[in-house]
Amino acid sequence: MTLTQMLAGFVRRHWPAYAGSALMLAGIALLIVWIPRQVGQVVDGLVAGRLQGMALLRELGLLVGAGVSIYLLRVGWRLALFAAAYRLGQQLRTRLYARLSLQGPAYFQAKRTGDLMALATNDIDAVEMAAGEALLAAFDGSLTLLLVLLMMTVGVDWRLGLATLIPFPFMAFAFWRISNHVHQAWQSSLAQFSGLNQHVQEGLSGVRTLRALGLLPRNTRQFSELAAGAGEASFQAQRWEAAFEPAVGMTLSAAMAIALGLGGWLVARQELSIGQLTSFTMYLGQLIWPMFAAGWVLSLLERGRAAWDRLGPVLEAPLSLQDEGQAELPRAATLRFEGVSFSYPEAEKAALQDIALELPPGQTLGLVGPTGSGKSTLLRLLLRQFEPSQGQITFGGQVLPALRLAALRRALAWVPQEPFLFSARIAENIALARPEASPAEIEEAARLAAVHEDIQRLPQGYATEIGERGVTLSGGQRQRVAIARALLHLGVPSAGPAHSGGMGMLLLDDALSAVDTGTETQILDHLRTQRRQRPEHSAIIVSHRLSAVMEADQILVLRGGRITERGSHAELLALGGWYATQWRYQQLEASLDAL
Ligand SMILES: Nc1ncnc2c1ncn2[C@@H]1O[C@H](COP(=O)(O)OP(=O)(O)OP(=O)(O)O)[C@@H](O)[C@H]1O
Repeated sequence: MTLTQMLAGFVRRHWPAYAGSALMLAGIALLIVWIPRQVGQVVDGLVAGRLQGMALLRELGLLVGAGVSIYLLRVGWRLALFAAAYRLGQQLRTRLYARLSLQGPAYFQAKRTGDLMALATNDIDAVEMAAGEALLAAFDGSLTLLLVLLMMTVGVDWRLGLATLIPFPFMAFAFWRISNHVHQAWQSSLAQFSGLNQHVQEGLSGVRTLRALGLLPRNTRQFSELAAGAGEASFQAQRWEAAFEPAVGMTLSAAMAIALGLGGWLVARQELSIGQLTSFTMYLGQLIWPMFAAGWVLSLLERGRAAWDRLGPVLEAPLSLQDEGQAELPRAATLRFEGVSFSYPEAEKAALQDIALELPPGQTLGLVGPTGSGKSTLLRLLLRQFEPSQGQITFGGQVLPALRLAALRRALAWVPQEPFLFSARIAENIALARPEASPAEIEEAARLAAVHEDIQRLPQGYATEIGERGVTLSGGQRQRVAIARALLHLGVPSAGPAHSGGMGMLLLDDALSAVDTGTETQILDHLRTQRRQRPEHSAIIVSHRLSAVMEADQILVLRGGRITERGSHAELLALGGWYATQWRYQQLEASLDAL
């Protein structure tokens, strides 16, 4: 969809606001063209000695009345129009946000956050201006131009009118050339602003790392260079916009010269009165606004078009994740991976190959393997963040895309390697998926995640605000708060009616890496006890530390994206492969640590 199509659709939907503004503008234009005619008549009346006393006052009163009406109408159209344009901005921002929320990680992998933020702010502002000021200025300018030209040619003298139009085609050509440059300059300016945004976003999120590595001065220098580049690009655009003004000035000067020369000659031949020439030159002066409006409209539209060229593809991008499934999850369902392979977009090597596994309800699956072997990827496929390239994943016999996405998400409680905490109170962070949870339920979930005592030691306990991304908590505390959140999401503990049944699966992606072995054992014991009470629940535990999976019903060893060993802890030890060797290393390490 082009900017014009989008704006046409918007104007159609909000026609009362646009029609109201257009009517008010038409009123203004009529009054504006009436004023020179009135002034001309007053001048002629004064020259002829016809206008005196009350009659003169009445004529002047009419002029003042027209001025006041113009002022009121201008306020009116601005209010009506800007309200509509802001509505467009709001709608576009909501559409953009909603669209982005529906996209999966595969989409964001190819996008930069700073870019997307710039779209939501700067680019939408530009489109908003095109829908507001630009549209109405275009209407107003054209209407005024038409009426003024009509008054000049029909109302005053057609020969004078036509002669003064001679310089205008040259101006139109100059406008066309300038607006092409304006478009390119705005395109570059918007792109540079995106780069600047990206730098701010990354720099501020990673400020602690940059400071620790002593890179802040370099980073600030880079920012300054980017800011200078963005400033230069905007300046370039303004420079081209400024070229509209001399083009208007030169055209009007040439038209004025023609008007005075030819007009003077006509007056001398007594074919035109002085009052008519006065009106004519006033009309010519009134052409300044439509000319400037044309330049202004062109630059606003070019800026809007440059922004829409960036925004449109994001709004219309196909969803990287289809949400068309209708099936509900059965109360207790077995999870199966059947010959599943997957490669990340543009990756040369497959991240997972020919994965087959079965996890019945009530059971725990341990996933171990060297770093980069595909453990997190397996969970991402289960969460439908990516779709398998081959094979299928089923729950209770239904392939994942056939299941209602919301139902699938409701059943899966995922604790990622680096959990995200929001800048809110701890209690709110735990109850994220169940805001209606009671304080007692929140506390119980925190107890199960072995973080209750840590929270109680904080200044305001559960009401403590944690900084952005949970910066005021330690890594281990953040992990345990995220586990408590996942447990509450699954309706553990004592859940309300909405959570009292149905399948649930806890997915821990190395989520205990930052807690000590004692706390890990405590949490895993709690989880096992809980699962015994909820036989329809299952769990997948990804861990580098093998002690976290030793009690699992089955353990898979992933290496280079393939399952190389599978069995219980005892079976894998007996197998004498990667698992057995790692186990020995880790046991030795633990005994050395204990010394
Ligand atoms: N978003 C991505 N795009 C491209 N390749 C990726 C992406 N995420 C992971 N990979 C690659 O896929 C492979 C498997 O990664 P994955 O994160 O699943 O490993 P892992 O076993 O969980 O590792 P770790 O134990 O270090 O967390 C790795 O080679 C990794 O480089």
